[in-house]
Amino acid sequence: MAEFYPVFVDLRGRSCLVVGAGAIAEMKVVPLLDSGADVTLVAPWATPGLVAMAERGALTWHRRAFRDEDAVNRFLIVAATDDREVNRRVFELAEAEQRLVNVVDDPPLCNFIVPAIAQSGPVQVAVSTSGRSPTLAGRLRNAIRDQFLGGDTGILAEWLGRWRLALKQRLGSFEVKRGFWGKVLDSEIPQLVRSGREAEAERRLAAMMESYLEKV
Ligand SMILES: C[C@@]1(CC(=O)O)c2cc3[nH]c(cc4nc(cc5[nH]c(cc(n2)[C@H]1CCC(=O)O)[C@@](C)(CC(=O)O)[C@@H]5CCC(=O)O)C(CC(=O)O)=C4CCC(=O)O)c(CCC(=O)O)c3CC(=O)O
Ligand SMILES: NC(=O)C1=CN([C@@H]2O[C@H](COP(=O)(O)OP(=O)(O)OC[C@H]3O[C@@H](n4cnc5c(N)ncnc54)[C@H](O)[C@@H]3O)[C@@H](O)[C@H]2O)C=CC1
Repeated sequence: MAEFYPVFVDLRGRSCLVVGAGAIAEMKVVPLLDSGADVTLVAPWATPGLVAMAERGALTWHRRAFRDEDAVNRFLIVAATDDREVNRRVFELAEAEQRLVNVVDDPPLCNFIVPAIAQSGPVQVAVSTSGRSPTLAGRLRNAIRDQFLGGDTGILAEWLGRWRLALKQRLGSFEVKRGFWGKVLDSEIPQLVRSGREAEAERRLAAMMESYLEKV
């Protein structure tokens, strides 16, 4: 059974707390910053990488031990200290406020877990084993990345996204849209976009839309 509900969360500008600043914390901080989160770090010492992030203003570092009030009003909290009691305290405070919380080495103290990610532009594939084997999650991620997520997949998604918006009104109902975009993806158009022949892809798309709309 998969115990977790998979979602993609918009963290831009959201206040996120990371307690502890060792190697494991750094691994969790990087994707938070990449997602535009407003990260506060609390720890007596930090890795050189995290110190550098604090120095260039990418995050706020409070150089001290965790205090209860640090957990107030956070959207998401990660506890990554080497002190189980501190981690447990962070979890209890977060749960009491029904916040998203992840204690890195303690699955029962997580109401969310972090997947292994493969990315190409706006396309992200997230792999979880529901905590059974992070190494397997990483391997599957590598296989998906190598087989399906070259840079041109991101380019294709951006191109489809632009045309999907542009043609939204003309295509009308949900059923028509679904049929049309399925047909586009089954055609030679994706390969044209992937190989940089966008003008040709646009001509085919326009022609396909005209003939499709005549039939429905
Ligand atoms: C439940 C979860 C909670 C969470 O952390 O969110 C969790 C928990 C734990 N991880 C542990 C260990 C390791 N974690 C990794 C790696 C990753 N761990 C990640 C996620 C998760 N790890 C969540 C579940 C994900 C899922 O559903 O599959 C990844 C995907 C994302 C990330 O962490 O950012 C990233 C790999 C992706 C990549 O390659 O990018 C490696 C391997 C390595 O580092 O190469 C090892 C050593 C090998 C081993 O032990 O298996 C331990 C034991 C600690 C100890 O014994 O000390 C626990 C605690 C426990 O299981 O009890
Ligand atoms: N190193 C590894 O490969 C893995 C480690 N873990 C676990 O993750 C945890 C963190 O690991 P590392 O990053 O390697 O640890 P670390 O020892 O490098 O870093 C610990 C961090 O916690 C901070 N800290 C300690 N007490 C604190 C307090 N009261 N308030 C705020 N911050 C405090 C320290 O200042 C430091 O920044 C450990 O419990 C470890 O068992 C989990 C998976 C893999």
